[in-house]
Amino acid sequence: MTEITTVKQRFGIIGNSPLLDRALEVALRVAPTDLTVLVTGESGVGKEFFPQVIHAYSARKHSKYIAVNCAAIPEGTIDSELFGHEKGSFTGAVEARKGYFEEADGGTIFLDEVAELPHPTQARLLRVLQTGEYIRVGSSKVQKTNVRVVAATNMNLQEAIAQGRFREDLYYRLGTVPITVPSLRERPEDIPLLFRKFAADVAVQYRMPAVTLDDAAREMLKNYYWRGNIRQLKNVAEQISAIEQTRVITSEVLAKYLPPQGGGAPMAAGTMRMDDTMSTERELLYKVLFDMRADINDLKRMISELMKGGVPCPEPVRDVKALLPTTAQSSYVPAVASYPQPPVYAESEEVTDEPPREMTKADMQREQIIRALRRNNGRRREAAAELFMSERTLYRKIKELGIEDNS
Ligand SMILES: Nc1ncnc2c1ncn2[C@@H]1O[C@H](COP(=O)(O)OP(=O)(O)OP(=O)(O)O)[C@@H](O)[C@H]1O
Repeated sequence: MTEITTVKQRFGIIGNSPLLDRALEVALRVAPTDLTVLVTGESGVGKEFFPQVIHAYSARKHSKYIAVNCAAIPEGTIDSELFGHEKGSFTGAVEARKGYFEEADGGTIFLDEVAELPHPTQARLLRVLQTGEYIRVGSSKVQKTNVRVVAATNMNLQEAIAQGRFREDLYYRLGTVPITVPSLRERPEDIPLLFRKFAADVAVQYRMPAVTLDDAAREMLKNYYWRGNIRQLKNVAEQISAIEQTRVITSEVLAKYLPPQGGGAPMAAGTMRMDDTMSTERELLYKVLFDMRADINDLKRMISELMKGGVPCPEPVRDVKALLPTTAQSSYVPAVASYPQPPVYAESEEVTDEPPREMTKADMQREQIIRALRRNNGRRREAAAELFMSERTLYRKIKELGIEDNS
């Protein structure tokens, strides 16, 4: 057995494509050194495996491995989280605290979504990479640490540099060894293997037979443009396994779970992406309108029931399609809900065919974010993943769009 096969088995990494093998090979070669590694690749390609492999195959393997999602930490506290702080250095700093660079002394730090680091933190990071020195927030004492850094990003750092959002010197310092993880589109041969693995995982978890694909469905899966990469494929495999009664999946069934690629059927819930093509925005608008109308109709119904002195009792919709604007009806395929119980909408005569003209993209985004947060009980990480955006971007949008977030 080759070393790469062993690594794949140990970490549960599925795939045989030469590009994936090449990336793993670089990780193994560089692991025993102390070189800084920058892992790049689109969102959902499996970048998180690489720092783990590098740590496990390095001399640091018995010391700490700390993974930090830079996008998830608010800008105001990130310096303190990474480099620690002294007592009283800011409101709420009731005690001195070690940062991750101090905690991980002798080990490895994985800085995920490194492009999201604010400028002052980028400067501190550059210093610790160059000299091993850092200063706790509120202190003037220079401290030393011996940490190996592996960073990852799904952003185009060249673009971020050109826009002045990322320091060029830090980019070169971080990317001493670059590793590019291929997108799923670059390794279609791995798609059926991954699907089988995710379907098998669900089957074991819920003690049911695993779903399989017929030939046409397998081809459809391989030819699909996996914008969300393996994360999206996993999501689809899990939805199908959980929702479909039949265990052999045909291309007709599969099609319901694949968001349209340039018009056509509405997107399956939970697999949407913001800022996409016009047609996707239109579908998004329909979906938001559809949800909003259902909410309004529910409210109207409850109010009228209350006024009549009765108990509100929403009736199931007999013809969901009829609630959609006429332009969307021809392409309507019953959407697959990512939540276990699809919502039941009240039927109402108040529903009109015309979408309101004044709804802006910001309104749509606000609605989508609110709904994603609600669906995920306020958990930003899950909501952000569902919306295909980083937690930091979600955080920013929550502020920008004036969304009240009680999470
Ligand atoms: N080769 C693979 N074999 C099995 N599972 C995989 C593979 N690659 C990725 N996954 C799974 O896909 C999901 C997404 O992977 P991961 O979180 O590493 O993506 P990422 O590249 O770090 O994305 P992001 O940039 O959005 O953080 C995880 O659940 C991971 O376990």
